[in-house]
Amino acid sequence: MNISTQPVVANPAVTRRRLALPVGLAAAGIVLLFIAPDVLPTYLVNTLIRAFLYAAVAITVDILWGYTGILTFGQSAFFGLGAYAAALTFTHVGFGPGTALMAFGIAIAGAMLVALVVGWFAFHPGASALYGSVITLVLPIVVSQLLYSGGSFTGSSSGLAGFESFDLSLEAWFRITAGFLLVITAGAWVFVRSDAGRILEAIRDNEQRCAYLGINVSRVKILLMVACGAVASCAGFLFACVQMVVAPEYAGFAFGTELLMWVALGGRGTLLGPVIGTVLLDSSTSYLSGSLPFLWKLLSGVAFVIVIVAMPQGLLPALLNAVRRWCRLGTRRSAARAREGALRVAEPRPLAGLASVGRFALSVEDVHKRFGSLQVLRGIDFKVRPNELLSLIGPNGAGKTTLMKCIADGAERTSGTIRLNDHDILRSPPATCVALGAGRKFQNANVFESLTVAQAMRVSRTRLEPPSLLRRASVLALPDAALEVLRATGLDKQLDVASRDLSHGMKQALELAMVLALEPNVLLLDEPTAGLTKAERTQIGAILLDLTRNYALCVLLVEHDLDFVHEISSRIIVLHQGQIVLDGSVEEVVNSELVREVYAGAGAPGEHA
Ligand SMILES: Nc1ncnc2c1ncn2[C@@H]1O[C@H](COP(=O)(O)OP(=O)(O)OP(=O)(O)O)[C@@H](O)[C@H]1O
Repeated sequence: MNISTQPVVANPAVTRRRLALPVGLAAAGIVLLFIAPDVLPTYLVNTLIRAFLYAAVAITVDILWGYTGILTFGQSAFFGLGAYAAALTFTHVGFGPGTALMAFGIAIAGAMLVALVVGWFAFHPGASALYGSVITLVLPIVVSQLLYSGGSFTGSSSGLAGFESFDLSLEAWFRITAGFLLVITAGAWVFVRSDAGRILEAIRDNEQRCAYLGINVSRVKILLMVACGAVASCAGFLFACVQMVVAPEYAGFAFGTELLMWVALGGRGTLLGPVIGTVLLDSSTSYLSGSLPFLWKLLSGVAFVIVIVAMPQGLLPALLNAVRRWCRLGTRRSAARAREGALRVAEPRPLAGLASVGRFALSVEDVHKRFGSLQVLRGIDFKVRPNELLSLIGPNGAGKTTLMKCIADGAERTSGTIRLNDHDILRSPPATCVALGAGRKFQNANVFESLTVAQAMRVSRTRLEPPSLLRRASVLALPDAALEVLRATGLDKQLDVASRDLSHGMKQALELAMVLALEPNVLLLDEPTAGLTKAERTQIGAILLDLTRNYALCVLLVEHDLDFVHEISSRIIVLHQGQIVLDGSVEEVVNSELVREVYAGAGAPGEHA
């Protein structure tokens, strides 16, 4: 990648390589659809029909778990809902084109509604990751128990069988289910490689960073849950139509766990791994469970443990890595990736959506913060203008980081008012504070470890440039300030490097560039030079001065390095025991006896104020 103001034309070699997989899949699909059902034995065709439908559900598990990090046991419940929507309608209302359409509508709408409710409970703002997993674990248990207790209506433990369905041959069902799996796989493949799909990986890597980049993580997860629920339900509907038998086990917890095992064995976060894993394991189970009923369970359990211990990423990634090493494709691939696109300067869109920009970029009025009985901030009052670099200093535990949190997240403070550009942040979450102009850089470099520099920068632009669900843009538009940080630190030459491979200083710079990509006008920096070398510190200082002077930024800087603070600040606030003890110019603070006493731990501030 290079920096340019002109869009680049896609490299044909790269385009060819990108198309290789979908073209290969399409060819395999054609073989499956038109040849396989005529040449394979009937039993295998029957087994594969079921495996294809299970594989489609496994893809939804992979998207939720492998790509987004949501450990879900609940996809079986949606499969069961779809299957029972068909079985109940055909049993109690009768079969016909109209009722089939109605059953399909019920399957999809019902699953989406359940997913919406479950998704909200699991992922509402404030819900922990564990809470989400527990809810998805409870869902199949509740659904299967409801089916068990449904009496003759649901068929209880025997389920429903013998209802009328579409009069199609086995070959036709094979082609329909294989086509369904291909469409779902291709759709998922396009989505996870798109710019929107990249957000899933960002959420898996670092949910907190996503929220502070203005991404509504809860909404993304709920929407994903709804879409994945609909696909799983569709697979269940087809399953009931083909098999003409349903049972509560198909909606149960055991099936939900089995789906996780297939995804883990195939290789989560790969799409194809779970498909291959599910098809192979489910078909072999059909063959071997009859002849080796107990031994087969034991063998598959042992295989699962071995793969998880020896190849935690699953079989497909392990296999691909071995092939890549053998063919020495790795280096060529990264060279090809390096030519994928370009950076350009974005049209500035400062504070889009805000009615007016006030005289003060930030105003903090009588802010208090308590943790239980511990009073951490007491009546904090100050205002900052654009073009001001205000440093917040004070001994350890003075409340500096807590104050930064209160400015970037409306839910943090106990009382008081905070305004960003004349807008009261009220109790707004971080994503809303970002929209009001705040950009927060954390104390420790808070980046997306598995994303490359370019990918991380693209994710940072999500709020201002909604990403495509289908495509990956070859040109990345960034505001001047972010580009300057990338250039000054040399990150523009490392756009294809994964963040985890960057040095600590580079990670700090990357996080700063990501925050600047939000086009904030209130920049909150918590110890940006922590752990940096002297040279890196000087470089960051120069960048901050430049940002304050040339981009009308209001910078609020928490720092322990007093020399650094003296060099770059336009004003300094000294915090001690949760109170402002001095708010003045650099000279005033440098010459203050009170500040010396505070740092020496001599006397409480109230004694001198
Ligand atoms: N989540 C929390 N629960 C309880 N107490 C907390 C919590 N977070 C911070 N505190 C307490 O609040 C006080 C202020 O902490 P804070 O991190 O804001 O200080 P600081 O000035 O940033 O310190 P440092 O310079 O060491 O980072 C400390 O006494 C800390 O122990």
